[in-house]
Amino acid sequence: MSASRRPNGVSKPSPRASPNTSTKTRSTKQPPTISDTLTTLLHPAEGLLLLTYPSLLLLGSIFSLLDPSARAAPYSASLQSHPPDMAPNYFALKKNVFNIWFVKVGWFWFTVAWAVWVLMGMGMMRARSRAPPREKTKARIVELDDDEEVEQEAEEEKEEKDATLVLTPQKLQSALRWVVVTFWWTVVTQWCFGPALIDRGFRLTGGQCELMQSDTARQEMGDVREFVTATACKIAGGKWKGGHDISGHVFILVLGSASLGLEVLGAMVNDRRAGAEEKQAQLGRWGWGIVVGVVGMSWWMLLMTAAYFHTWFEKFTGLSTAFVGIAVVYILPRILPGVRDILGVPGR
Ligand SMILES: CCCCCCCCCCCCCCCC(=O)SCCNC(=O)CCNC(=O)[C@H](O)C(C)(C)COP(=O)(O)O
Ligand SMILES: Nc1ncnc2c1ncn2[C@@H]1O[C@H](COP(=O)(O)O)[C@@H](OP(=O)(O)O)[C@H]1O
Repeated sequence: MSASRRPNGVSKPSPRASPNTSTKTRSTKQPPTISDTLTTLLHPAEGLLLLTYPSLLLLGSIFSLLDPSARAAPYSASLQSHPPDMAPNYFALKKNVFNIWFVKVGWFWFTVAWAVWVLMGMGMMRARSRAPPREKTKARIVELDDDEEVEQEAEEEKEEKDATLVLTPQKLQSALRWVVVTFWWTVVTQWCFGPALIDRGFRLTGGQCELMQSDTARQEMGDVREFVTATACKIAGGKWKGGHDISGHVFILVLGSASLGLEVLGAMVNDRRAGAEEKQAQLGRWGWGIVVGVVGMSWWMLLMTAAYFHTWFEKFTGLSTAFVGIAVVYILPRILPGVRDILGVPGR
């Protein structure tokens, strides 16, 4: 394996060496192993990010089995939660402020974070990776007088601002990936040429809306004891009962935060152009702040959903449905060149 020296003396694989070289070297002698294939598809850091999701779900579910207050509280399958007056803690309440202001309008937050990242984080990374390496810059600054130093800083600042506004193919492809991911979120949770996939799945598996509370509404409905969407059912005071209800919370939290995470992480680990290793410390502060905030909050809420809401199987189907979207947008382009030409791969 060829290697290049970093300024700090640490050996680093050369841009083309890993992971592809190991696969090529092997392929002349023996077929690539599963691990070779996986590392060609995903950088280990990206794999680790995706592994976080089943781990969080597992952790939350195990916590709820071990936590005495969660075990003591009865669980209502029709509410998909513990009844509010017996909830083991604040996060087990549907009305908790993070659920109302973050998850219930989650796509808004993911979109804002994505837009900030594309405009500020990604733009600045591109500008900085074109700038001279830090060591050289430092050496030059020693020779410059104060005025020149200020001038140079102003120039660098201007370059960063310009990069925010420039429309690059990478930014366009990231926006296109957002469109596809948003399309998947829409058809699964909001509308799919009629009821969303979650609602259709629920109905197909024998679920229906039962009007329990309102006599008037029940009379108005007559013999038709069902509405076609969970929202319409709940608004009418009914209970969405019987079928398999994919966890919408698990779905939206995994899809939104994993795609956002892969955008940023991918740009950090896959970009092998000269000077690119400098960029981790150089991302725009806004880009970083909002992405870390939104992903962090998603992880916390996912843990809470895992601990206090839904059954194991509903959480598993929420995770799988989100991973289908992630696979199409982030894995498929690495396998099919035609798809790669359109959607691109973050950082490549
Ligand atoms: C690079 C991309 C650039 C794109 C354009 C940039 C514009 C930035 C400006 C910001 C505008 C934001 C526009 C976002 C559009 C929206 O999505 S707004 C809608 C917000 N609504 C939601 O997020 C609803 C989320 N909720 C659900 O999906 C469901 O409620 C649920 C959580 C899955 C489950 O619901 P239950 O009732 O609990 O079952
Ligand atoms: N982390 C969380 N915090 C609060 N409520 C949650 C939650 N995860 C799921 N829920 C609630 O559990 C129910 C099922 O969620 P979902 O199917 O979206 O995963 C929803 O109730 P409501 O629809 O009555 O608000 C949702 O608000």
